[in-house]
Amino acid sequence: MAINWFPGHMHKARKEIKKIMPQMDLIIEVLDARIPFSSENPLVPALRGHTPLLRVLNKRDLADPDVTARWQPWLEQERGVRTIPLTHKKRNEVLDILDLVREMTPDHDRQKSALRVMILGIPNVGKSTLINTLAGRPIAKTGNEPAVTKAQQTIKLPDNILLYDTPGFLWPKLSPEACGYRLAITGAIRSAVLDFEDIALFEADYLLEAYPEQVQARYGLDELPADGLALMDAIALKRRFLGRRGRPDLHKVAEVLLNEFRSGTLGRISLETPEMIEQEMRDHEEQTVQTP
Ligand SMILES: Nc1nc2c(ncn2[C@@H]2O[C@H](COP(=O)(O)OP(=O)(O)OP(=O)(O)O)[C@@H](O)[C@H]2O)c(=O)[nH]1
Repeated sequence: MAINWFPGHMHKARKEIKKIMPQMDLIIEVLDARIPFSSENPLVPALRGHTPLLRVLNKRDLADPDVTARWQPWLEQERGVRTIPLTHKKRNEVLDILDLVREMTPDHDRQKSALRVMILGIPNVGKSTLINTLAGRPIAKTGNEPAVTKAQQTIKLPDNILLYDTPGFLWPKLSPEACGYRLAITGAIRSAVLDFEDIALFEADYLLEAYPEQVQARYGLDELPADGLALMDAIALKRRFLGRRGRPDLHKVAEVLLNEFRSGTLGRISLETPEMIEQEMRDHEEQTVQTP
């Protein structure tokens, strides 16, 4: 897997965050509810110290609700961490953040000074949409492409909250290796970084294992294919995505699999569970120990 996807501005962002994080009263990290582990910024646990952390599980409308419910206690095991699942489609859910922020900072007197809150999140996670709803006016640019937010800005929210917005190109989690694929499936990492068909193959393998009935129903398959590649072939046949000499056009299948996942057409799907991540981390540690 290609590893050099950190552009220079990410190093700058890291420096900036390191500088201003200690001045914050609270941190809001916007996670993708479909990949709460992979979408975490590893800098946050490393740098936050005792600052309370609110983890927003955004895009919950696209995630498997049972899995999201399992993630909440797992993520809250860390000291000073609370979680809230939400979707931008429900304004009242977004505004509940303000109540939680209040609960998490009981000792701060807002008559005396503004509550300084830093908000961060990987590209395309829905940070700008969230900020605009919280502010009640369009401030942050939104878009379907990663890294629309470029420069840092400060936004005044009701209740004397000062929100420090950070650029969306933060450190993506690269290990275990599967994290990169999951980030790519959700669209957080541009597809050009990893091979497009490889990303879809990773998705196809996972769907077969975790959501076989959903896949079978969506693509009208009589039988469950043996593996991801067989699933891609079967979709090509069903949809008549055939190239030269009647070969399956895997690029087109990849497009369908990724688009239908991202739009929610495939149903509410989570790409990782706490149990999976624990296993992957154990495997990763073993590999690291074995490799001198
Ligand atoms: N389904 C769904 N889509 C959402 C939700 N929140 C945001 N989106 C969509 O996700 C895409 C990215 O949203 P943005 O708010 O621009 O994301 P961002 O994190 O600010 O992105 P950067 O500017 O790259 O940092 C947009 O197409 C939003 O409409 C949500 O709760 N559910």
